[in-house]
Amino acid sequence: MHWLMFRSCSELCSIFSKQGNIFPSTRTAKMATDSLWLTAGEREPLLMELKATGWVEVEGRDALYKELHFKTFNQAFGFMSRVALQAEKMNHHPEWFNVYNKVQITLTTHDCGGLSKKDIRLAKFIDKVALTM
Ligand SMILES: C[C@H](O)[C@H](O)[C@H]1CNC2=NC(N)=NC(=O)C2=N1
Repeated sequence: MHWLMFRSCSELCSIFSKQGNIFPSTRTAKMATDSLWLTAGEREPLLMELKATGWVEVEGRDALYKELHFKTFNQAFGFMSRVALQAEKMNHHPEWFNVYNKVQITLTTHDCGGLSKKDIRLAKFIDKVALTM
């Protein structure tokens, strides 16, 4: 029961990986997400780095959010196309919203109900692409 007290996927995951999975029969299916989990130690410095580039933690949800502004719709859509191709490659898809030159992005990992290494990787990719637009 005590595990309900843990706030994020990464906290739960680091406990599972120390103790071994408490559901042994699901071990194989869970392997894919195990490797994505952020340990409590990894999480803070990575979030600090992303917050410095404009990402914010979403209230009430283990997710990251950023709003990007471009000069034109074409630039915004070009940016989204590049991110979409990368997202498909990573099999990791943003929640996002676009109006004209504005793109709002929320990153979280649905498969584990919180932030994972894939969100960090995609956030860094997004920042890199945005710099080139
Ligand atoms: C079945 C498929 O692999 C999953 O639904 C993938 C697809 N894209 C995803 N995107 C995100 N953001 N989180 C996920 O957990 C996720 N899972």
